[in-house]
Amino acid sequence: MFLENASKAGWIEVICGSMFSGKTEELIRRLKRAQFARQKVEIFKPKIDIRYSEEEVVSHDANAIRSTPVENSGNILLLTGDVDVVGIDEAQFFDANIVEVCQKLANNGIRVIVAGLDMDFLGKPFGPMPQLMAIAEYVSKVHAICVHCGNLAHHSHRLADNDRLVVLGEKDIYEPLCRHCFNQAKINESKKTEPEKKDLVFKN
Ligand SMILES: Nc1ncnc2c1ncn2[C@@H]1O[C@H](COP(=O)(O)OP(=O)(O)O)[C@@H](O)[C@H]1O
Ligand SMILES: Cc1cn([C@H]2C[C@H](O)[C@@H](COP(=O)(O)O)O2)c(=O)[nH]c1=O
Ligand SMILES: [Zn+2]
Repeated sequence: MFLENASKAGWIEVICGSMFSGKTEELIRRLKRAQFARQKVEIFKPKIDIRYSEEEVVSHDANAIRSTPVENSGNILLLTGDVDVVGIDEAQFFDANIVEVCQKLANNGIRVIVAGLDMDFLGKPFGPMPQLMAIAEYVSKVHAICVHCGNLAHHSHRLADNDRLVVLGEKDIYEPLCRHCFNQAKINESKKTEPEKKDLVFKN
């Protein structure tokens, strides 16, 4: 589907989905293929995401590729002078300007591959992801497996009782759920008493 040697270069690909859906694995797969094709590849991630490694993009299965953590999206333009392919992970955490940055890169002949959460823990569109999906030539939605019923999951359900948008974490705080199990979990949570909710925070 994605030609490493397309004659007219410069486009945007988005890989989206819930946590544990394989976004990072798919990003790494595409970037490594570009490297096999001897293309110059640069990978960026927001500085706040240092869960597994400061200098690498790492999947939940420990696949890794070297990356540059950046403070804001503007820094990406400064660091992509002579590249063929730009990879961006955890795009949901970037500022709104990431959309313009991706447009500029693609217009300048660069293949841009962006991975990120399309929905937050409430099931709401996350940060700049909707805009990125709208302007991209190619959008791939990948799915995790619902840990409650085994169906395809597209929600990242937060187990801790915390209302902040950004709470970094793994399986200790999040579980991938399908639509029906997510809705049921929300109903169960709404029935919990305050002491029960506090107990949830303590456990996580
Ligand atoms: N419930 C699950 N469904 C699917 N994959 C899971 C699940 N729990 C753990 N995994 C692991 O997560 C890997 C995907 O990790 P990763 O690419 O980092 O996902 P993402 O970037 O979307 O969070 C899978 O290959 C699998 O080994
Ligand atoms: C749903 C949701 C997630 N996060 C955090 C949790 C993780 O640190 C990352 C997502 O990582 P992944 O590579 O997609 O597994 O985002 C958050 O801060 N807020 C949320 O609503
Ligand atoms: Zn389910």
